[in-house]
Parts: sequence; structure tokens; C-alpha cells
Amino acid sequence: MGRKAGEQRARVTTALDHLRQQIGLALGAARNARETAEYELARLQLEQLVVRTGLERAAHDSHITERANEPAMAEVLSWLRSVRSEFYREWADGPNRLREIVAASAPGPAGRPPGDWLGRVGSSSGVSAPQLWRIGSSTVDGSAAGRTPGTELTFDVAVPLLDESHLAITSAPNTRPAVDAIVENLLMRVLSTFEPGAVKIHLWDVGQLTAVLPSFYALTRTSAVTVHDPTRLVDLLDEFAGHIRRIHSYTMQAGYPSLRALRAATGKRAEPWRIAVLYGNGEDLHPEQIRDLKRVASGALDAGISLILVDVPTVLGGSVETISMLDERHALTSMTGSDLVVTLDPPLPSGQVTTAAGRIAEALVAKQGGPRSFADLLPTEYGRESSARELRAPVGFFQGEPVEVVIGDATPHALIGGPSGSGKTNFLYALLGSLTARYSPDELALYLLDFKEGVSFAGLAPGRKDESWLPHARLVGVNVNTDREFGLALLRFLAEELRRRSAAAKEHEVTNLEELREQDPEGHWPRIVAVIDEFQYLFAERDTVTALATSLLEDLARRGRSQGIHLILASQDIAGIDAFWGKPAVFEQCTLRIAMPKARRVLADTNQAAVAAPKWHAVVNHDSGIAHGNQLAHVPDASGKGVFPALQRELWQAYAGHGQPRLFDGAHAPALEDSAAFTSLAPAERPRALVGQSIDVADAAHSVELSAAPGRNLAVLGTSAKEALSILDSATRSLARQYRQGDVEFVLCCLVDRCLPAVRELTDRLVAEGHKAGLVAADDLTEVVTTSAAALAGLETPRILVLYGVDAALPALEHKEPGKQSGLDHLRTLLKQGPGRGLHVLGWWRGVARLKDTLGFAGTDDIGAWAALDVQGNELAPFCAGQVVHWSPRQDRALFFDRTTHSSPEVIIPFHRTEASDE
Ligand SMILES: Nc1ncnc2c1ncn2[C@@H]1O[C@H](COP(=O)(O)OP(=O)(O)OP(=O)(O)O)[C@@H](O)[C@H]1O
Repeated sequence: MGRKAGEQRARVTTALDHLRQQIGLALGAARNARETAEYELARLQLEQLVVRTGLERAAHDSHITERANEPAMAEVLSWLRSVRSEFYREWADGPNRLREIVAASAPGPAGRPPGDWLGRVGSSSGVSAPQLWRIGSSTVDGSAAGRTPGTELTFDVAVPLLDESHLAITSAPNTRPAVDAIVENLLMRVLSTFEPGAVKIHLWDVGQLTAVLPSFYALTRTSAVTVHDPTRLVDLLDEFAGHIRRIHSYTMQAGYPSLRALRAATGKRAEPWRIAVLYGNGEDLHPEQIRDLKRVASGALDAGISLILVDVPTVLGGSVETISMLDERHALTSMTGSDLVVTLDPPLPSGQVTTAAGRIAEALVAKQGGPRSFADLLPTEYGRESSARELRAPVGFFQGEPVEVVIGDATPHALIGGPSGSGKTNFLYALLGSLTARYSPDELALYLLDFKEGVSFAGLAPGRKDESWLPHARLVGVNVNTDREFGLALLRFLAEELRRRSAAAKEHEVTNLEELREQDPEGHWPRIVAVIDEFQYLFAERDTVTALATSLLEDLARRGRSQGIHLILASQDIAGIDAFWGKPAVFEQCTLRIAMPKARRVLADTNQAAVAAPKWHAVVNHDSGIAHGNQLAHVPDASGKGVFPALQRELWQAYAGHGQPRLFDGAHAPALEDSAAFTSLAPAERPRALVGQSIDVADAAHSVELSAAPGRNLAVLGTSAKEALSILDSATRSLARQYRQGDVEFVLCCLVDRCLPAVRELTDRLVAEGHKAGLVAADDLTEVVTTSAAALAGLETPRILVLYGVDAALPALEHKEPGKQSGLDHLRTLLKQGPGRGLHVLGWWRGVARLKDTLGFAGTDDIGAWAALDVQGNELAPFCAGQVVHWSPRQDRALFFDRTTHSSPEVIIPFHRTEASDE
């Protein structure tokens, strides 16, 4: 047992020894691995330190020299030296090449010494920008470039800026004046490169209000340099965000990814470059400021905007170069790497900078001129633009630069608001002038409607004083405030045009106007702009006009965009916006907002720009009124005496072949002899009696066809003698034109004494025209109807009875001799059977009840057409198939219904009787 136990123990001890040995080996290996790792870490840290400091300066850097004895140091230095010499071996010609690159990429003031350019006003038109801008130079030891050690090789150092990169500068203690010198140097190079106005500089300093770059003072009085309030960084960022969105949307729409690409393709500068210099103090900005700043930075370069941040600790999106100050004259830059120290150019002599800034400011003021005039809105050559994609025209100026309005895909419709007298009408004229001078009538058609009492647009149609008209105008409607139906007619017309365009688009398998024009180059597809001033009148009452106008307007607002039909709605702000209650679709589609000074609710609720806008300015906003879309513009005087007419005359002469617009003037009834509907009449199978002008986009009249069908008589209802005379006059005279002399007989009878002269005059006129016509005395009416009824069966010549004031004859007509029919019975017979035999009655009853009495129990069928004057709508239902009739009597208007052609009555304008006013 004892021996056995001893052996056992010895085996255990051996096993344990073995285990210990194994553990020892493992621990040793781990220790070694750890030492290797620690060495590697130390080496990498040292390498990082040396790379950051720069190999050249490692020997003098205290952080590095104090670690000189570390075992890894020797290896690190030798490794980095070998890497550098390997790199520089390929770079033997580096300094020369760099010099050439900088010379080519930083031409003129961008790279040349200040003596060559400082004080001269730049001349580049700014279609492209230098890629680099010089800030200093750097020197390397010749050995690095394969030259003799000790020789020094110097090359220029420049940084990218416009279109290329932002710049972040970090100061070191006491280097702030040197940082200012870098910024001033860069900005002066930029300003001196381009013609005045091509660059706009914004300065913001968290710490100071006024003393930012004092040598630029002269420029701060122009649009070239703007100094911002230290507490309002948000305004500056908002403004830039607005520019970025605006520029982005139009460059993208034009098919280019950036402003630079657009410039290169079109050869036009289009927009100024913008540089914002933001001076911080090394402390973090507020989180929301950082968020906004980053957002601006990421989209800025494509919009021609560059940021220069000084001591603003944040990481920006987009490309950013850095300059880190070492001391007053030296810095490291991301362009040259941490290895090379840049010797900064000496500050520009401050006196010379002040002089140069003054000269540039003077040149800019001279170039921008004083306040601009209407003529400045016009292009040198008229009618050169194509509207296939959009309409684009300047409407005013901001700091000498034109401010454009774009009507197209993103902004299909516009809402213009401002209190009375704020310049809405003037703005419309500026816009119309600028558009019509750019686009020919084949590219742009205008439909202009003014609900105001007044004659805003009347001058655009030919008038007595000026025979010219605006060739783009297809329709000019003025004084339409009482004729809301005319607004409706315009909307109907536009809706029909929309349908026509959609159908054409479908046929050509395209979806919008631009494509349609491509596919159908021979077609006539101008963009249509419909301007409705004081449009809220459309919705003035709770009636069918409002209901129809709303649905038509909504449809046009939604679908007009793609078919090139655009609405410009103008109104006194509150009234106009209130009119949109319940119609948000229209309001939302008006993404272009124009707010005149003091306009309320046209822009977004929080956007106060219109409140502060000075007189004769407008806030133009292509972003539905959101603040970042604001563009303030001074609008030149476009409505002053002779201003617009001068342009109109030129355009009228240039586009002589384009017909005149239709003028609808609600304050004037057209004369019958001026109406095309009348003058074009000729003898016809089925004569039509004209009753009045229709309220329509087309110059058309309403008429009653006097066929042989039952009920083809006309009744005029109401006491208003002027309109009654007019309607019967135009009906009779128009019928006379459609018969040859002798083929018809007119029998007139007037029971209203004061109308007798007019009726006599009409009779004489008919006779003078060679027609058979006779005026019967009032007392003879019973006899006339009796004999006519007797003759009806054998009537050979068509006969028209024109009876004025039939109701006055009722007592006499009702007189009945025993066993005989009364005159009234005969009249009823004529009304019932006459049309079938060639006899028609055109009669005037001064009340609806009297007409009913005349017709008796037979019902209303024998009056197939009527025109109501001062009669209430509800009285008319029996004559209108029982439907509810909305009609309140209106001066100079009548409500007309013809059972055979109308589903509901329509408003007409009785023709103006010249004779009546001459009486
Ligand atoms: N930019 C301008 N420069 C000079 N005069 C202007 C300008 N804008 C408007 N006016 C003048 O101011 C007056 C009022 O302008 P306008 O008729 O355009 O205002 P409105 O807003 O249309 O007013 P309302 O709604 O009462 O017609 C006019 O006599 C016009 O000539």
C-alpha cells in the first residue's frame, strides 16, 4: 500500500510539474505577445504623432523630443523617412508641377501678386470661376525632391473655393488678425476677378456687429457685401436655404445637376456666387444652428454658395478644406498635408484694400444704376424665348439684380395679394410687359379679366383713343363685377381647352405640354395665362355660379399645370383668401405667391416679409409663401402714363398678323349693328330671332329659332320698357334680314303710349328696307287677331305679330259677343296654331300673371321661349318646366330661356338701341 501510494504521488507530482511547465510556457507566450502589441501600439502612436506634427518639424517638437528615447522612435522615424523619400522620388518635379497647376488654376487676381490687380475692377463675366485661390507658399528641402540637400524649393499654395469647396479656418492664440488677413486676401481676390455684382459676400461674426473686415466698409453699402446681425445667424441660414432650394429647383428643371453645369451649358452666369464668412469663437454653436448650418453646407456648392468658417467647430457636409494657424505667418492646410508648413501671404496693404473696395463699390453702383425703369425689364430682342418648358420673366429688381417670376411645373399658378393701392395692377402690368416682350403670341396667349369697376385691362384691347392692342391677348374682360357669369364662361372655356389639350396629349401618347409640342411641332400650343383680378367676386354669392366656378377652378388648378394652362389670381388679400374657404385645393395649387407691401395672409402665417416691404416693392415667393422663398423686388412703374402703351404699340406692329382680342365690357351693351351675329345674317330656311348678346368668351348672341314647331313664340316679361323695346327690336330686325322683301309680313301693335315712337320707328325702318310692315292702332288689335286667326289656315306669307304691352289689351280682347269667340280666344289660337302655319307672336307682357291670364287653362307650352326682365325668379318656374329659377332683376340684363335649346335659363345682355338714347 505504502509503495503503491508513493508511486501514485510521484505520478501526480510529475503531472503537476508538467502542467506548471505548460502554464508557464503559455504565460510566457502571452507576455511576449503583449509586449509585442504594446510596442506596436507605441510605434503607431508615435507614428501618428510624427505624421500630425510633420516629419520636418519632428526634431524641434517638444512632444516628440521628450519621447526620443522610446525604443520605437528610431524605427518610426526611419520608416517615415523611407516612405517620404519613396514618395518624393516620384515627386522629383513636384514643386514645378505645383507651380504650373496653381498658375493655370488660379489665373489673374486668383493667383497673381496683389500689385498686378489690387485696385482694379474685375472683368470676368462669371460664366466660370478659377478653381484655386492663392493663400501663400510652401518650401521643401531639395533632398526631398531628389535635389541637393539644403537647396530650398518653393511652390504656391492655393485653396479651392467657388463651386468647389467650403473652407474651415482654425486660429491659434493671437492669430485672429492673421486670419482676417487670409479672409480679406481671398475675398479681395474673388471680388477683383469678376465684374461687379457677380459675387455676393455675407459676413457674420458671433462677437461683433459692425467691425467685421472694416476695409470692406464701402462695399457694405452695396449688394456686394452684407453684414449680418450677430444674434440672427438663423436669418442668414434661412436666406441661404431659400437660395439653395430656388437655384436647385431651376437648375434641376433645366436638366443640370448644379449651377456650375447650367452656367457651362448656357454660357450665362444666371446667379451670383455667394460666400458667407462666419466668425465663431471656438465654442459650439447651438444644436439647431449646427443642424441648419450643416443642411446649408451640404447643398450649397451646387448652388454656387461657399462657406468660410472661422473658429466654428463643426464638421460640414460637402467638400471642405482646412487651414490651421500655427502662428501669425504660418499654417497647415488640408491641401498640403500636415507635413508642409504654409507661409501665408502677407496681409494686403489695408489702405489699398479700402481704395479697391471703394472702386468696386462705385463700379457696382454705376452698373446697377439708380432705380430701374420698366424698360429695364424688357429684353433687347423681343419674342425670342420658348415657352415649351415654362415662362420666366423678371418683374423687378433687388439691389440692381433682376428678380424673376417663373410660371411652370413647380409654380403653375399664382396668387397676388395686397391692399388697395399697394400696386397689384402695376405689378400685373410689369409682369405682362416682361412676358409679352419675351414670348411671341405663338408662345403665350393671355385671357384677362377684371372684376373691379374700372378699366384696368381695357387699354389692352383696341379703343377709341388707341387703335393698337396687345397681340397676345385673346380676351379682355372689364367691368365684369355684375356679370359673374362671364367669369364662369372664361373658366368653362379654359376647361374645354384643357380637355382639348389632354385629348391631343393622349393622342400623341405624351403627358404634358412640353412633350406635346415636341411630338406635334406644327400644332399651335401656346401657354395660356389667365389673369383674374379681384377673383373673389366669382364666389360672391351662395348660388350655382359660385358652385360651378369652384369646381371648374379646382379642376383647372389641379390639371392645368401639365397642359400649360396657368391661373394668376389677384385680390385684396383678406377678401381673396377668405374666398378660398372651403376651396383649399385652389389655394394650395397657387405655389407662386406675390405679396404687395402690407399684404396679409398671402404668404405663410409666420412669414412677415410683406409687412416690412417698402413701397413699390413686392415679395416674390415661389415656395407657397414659406419664408425661405422670399425674394424682395422693386417693381418699376409699369402703369404710368404711356409706359405700357409704348411697348404694346411695338408688339402690335411686330405681330401685325395676330387678330384683336375679344373685349367684353360689362358696362357697355353692344349695339345690334356692331354684332357679328347680326351683320352675318342672310335669308335662311329657318330664321332666328336674336334676343341679346350672350355672356360668353366667344362673341355670340342668343336667338330663338322660329320654326314650324309648336310653341315657337317669344314672350318678354316685366315692366322695364327699355330692355323690352331692345329685345323685340333686335328680334324683329334680325328676322327681317333673313327674309327677302315680300316673303314676310310684320304686323306691329303698341299698347304702351311712351313706346309708340320707338315702335313707329321700327316699322318705318322695316318699310324702308322694303318689307311689308304695318303699325296697327291699339284699338284695332282685337280685329287683327280675329282676322289673322281666320286667315291662319290659308296663310301664304309668313306673318310676325310684334305686340308691345299685350296685357293692356286684355280687357278689350276678353270682350265676348254672344255666340262668338273673343279676341282672346283668337289670340290663344294664334299662339297655339300659328307657328305651324307660319305665324309667330313676339309679345311683351308686363307681368307673369298677365301672360298666364292670356294663356288661360291651356298651360304654358305655347310660349316656348321667354326673356324675363324685372321679374322674380320664383314666378318663372311654371315657364321653366317647374325648375327653381335663380334670378334677381339686374339693370340692363335679362334672363333668357328657350325650351328647345336650354336646360336652364341664361343671362343675356339686350343690345343697345342707339335710337332709344337719341330720343
Ligand atoms: N412700382 C410703382 N412705381 C410707381 N408708381 C406705382 C407703382 N406701383 C403702383 N404705382 C401707382 O400707385 C397707384 C396704385 O397702384 P395700383 O393701381 O397698381 O394698385 P392696386 O393695388 O391695383 O390698387 P387697387 O386694388 O385699388 O386697384 C397707381 O397710380 C400706380 O400708378
